[in-house]
Amino acid sequence: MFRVLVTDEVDQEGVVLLTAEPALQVDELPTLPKDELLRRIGEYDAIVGRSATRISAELLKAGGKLKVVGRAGVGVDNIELDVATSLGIAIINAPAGNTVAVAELFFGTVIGLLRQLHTAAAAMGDGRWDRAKFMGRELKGKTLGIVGLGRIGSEVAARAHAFGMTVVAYDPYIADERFAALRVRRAPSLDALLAETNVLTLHVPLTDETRGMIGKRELARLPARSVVVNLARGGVIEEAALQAALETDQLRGAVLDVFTVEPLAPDSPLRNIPNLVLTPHLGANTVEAQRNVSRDVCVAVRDALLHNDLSRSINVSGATGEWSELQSAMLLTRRAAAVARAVLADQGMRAVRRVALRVSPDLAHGTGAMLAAAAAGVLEGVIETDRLNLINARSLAEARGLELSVAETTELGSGRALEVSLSGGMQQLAVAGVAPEGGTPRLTRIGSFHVDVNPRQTLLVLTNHDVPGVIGRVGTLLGERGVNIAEYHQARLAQGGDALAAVSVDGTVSEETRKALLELSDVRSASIVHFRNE
Ligand SMILES: NC(=O)c1ccc[n+]([C@@H]2O[C@H](COP(=O)([O-])OP(=O)(O)OC[C@H]3O[C@@H](n4cnc5c(N)ncnc54)[C@H](O)[C@@H]3O)[C@@H](O)[C@H]2O)c1
Ligand SMILES: O=C(O)CC[C@@H](O)C(=O)O
Repeated sequence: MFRVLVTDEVDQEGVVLLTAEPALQVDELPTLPKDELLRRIGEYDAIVGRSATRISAELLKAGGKLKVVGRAGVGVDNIELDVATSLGIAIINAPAGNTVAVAELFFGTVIGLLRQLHTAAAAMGDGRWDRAKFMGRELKGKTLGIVGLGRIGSEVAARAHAFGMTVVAYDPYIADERFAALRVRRAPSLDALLAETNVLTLHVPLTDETRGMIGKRELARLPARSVVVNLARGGVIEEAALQAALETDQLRGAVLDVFTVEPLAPDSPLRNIPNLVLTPHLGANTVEAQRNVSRDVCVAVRDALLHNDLSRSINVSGATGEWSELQSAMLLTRRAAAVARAVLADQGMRAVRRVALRVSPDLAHGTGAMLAAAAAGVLEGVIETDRLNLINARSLAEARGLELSVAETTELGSGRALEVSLSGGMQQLAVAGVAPEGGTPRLTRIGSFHVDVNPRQTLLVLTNHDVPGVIGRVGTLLGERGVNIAEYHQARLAQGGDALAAVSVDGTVSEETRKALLELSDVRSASIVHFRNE
């Protein structure tokens, strides 16, 4: 049974998908004060919320059972991502569901500002009939400057054409083809964009690069009497600089839906600027958007908890396509790495320095997730495993100085083949296998020895002299100790030379049995690999 805390008034459309699951116990609570949430978070396996709840490092650390944080929305700037990743907590957002809501709010607020709708409506409420005072401006013929041509920026651009605007955008991370498809002219720099913009709109995430990207200097580059709109995140625009530009009439007006500190203080000076339209972070506040994001995030949180499906987790990198299709490859990668680590450890090499993964072209789409699986295989049994998973394995490995690399190769053949090679000092061992989609993964090579065995439950890897009777002696010893053999694959390089046995057995094998195996004549080494259940 997993316990899920749903907070911040996440729409019911998604919440019912969680409550319908017998294996999930869902508590719906309003946005909790920080200290109360901190006290209660330890009870939960997952938390689902919107932007009102800050997922701080302190909260993540206090969430001893926490596996998933779901964000019903796009922005994850309220979540300490690095800390979540290092703790192995999946972060899942709902990136697309509120795009249209924000794009529509842009036009609603800008037209409202240009036509002074909010003051005209207030004047009507006061019993007045002022027409001359409310002379407006049109969008037609104006140049819209978009910073950030992602989902929302693109929807704004598409609608701006219908208003007869010229659309220019600055986004160094978007390809020319996308600009062309959207009929948007690319500005070579932010400064170039600002110089020709009448209506500036920001649709970037809050990052180290975008924090404060529009300040006094940038506002001064806009043509006189331009309009500035921020529906993205507080902090992208310097509020004091914006206030000054509005108060000196350098700008015609501005719209802010987001603020450096939310909620905006009741006595904030921003509240008293007549040509500034303020909304209380309403970008995503439509019935449609809230349904969309709630459904998207709740489905993904459910699948992460119940089916270990991390494909929607933004802190597991490098897997495109169906997660289920990669399951067998990730499992085999992790187990191949664990086999290589155990065998090398028994040969005296405990400190792995390099992990090199090679995959056949038909697995190239999953290399990021598979590399994480390889790192997890190397680390399990070496570090505390409760928290080790595909989310934190790479960062934990890198923090221990392991070099991780991945390459696509045709040398392994096709048929979803992979090889994990571990090295350190002068020693190196490669373990290879094949992972049919939906089928049983098989190890096909350990070092130079060709084997064919399913790495399930426990694998014994024995090396011996290729002489008659060894298989019988090993089988008898294991039988006497109640160890049931599922598969026994004996491989040798040349008759009478070195041989290796890969023996898949049920249950676990004790250290004492390993020592007894080592005492059998002609057995040179014996490694036991207990695979974790995943
Ligand atoms: N007001 C609201 O309620 C509300 C609702 C939804 C989203 N948002 C905000 O809007 C932002 C954008 O949402 P989206 O869905 O379009 O995200 P997105 O990821 O699809 O688009 C963001 C774009 O910004 C670009 N970008 C990043 N850094 C940049 C930089 N330094 N200069 C120029 N461009 C840069 C990226 O390349 C990307 O194309 C979100 O990050 C969120 O903070 C606000
Ligand atoms: O309504 C909210 O939770 C804010 C949503 C919005 O800012 C987002 O990033 O998706």
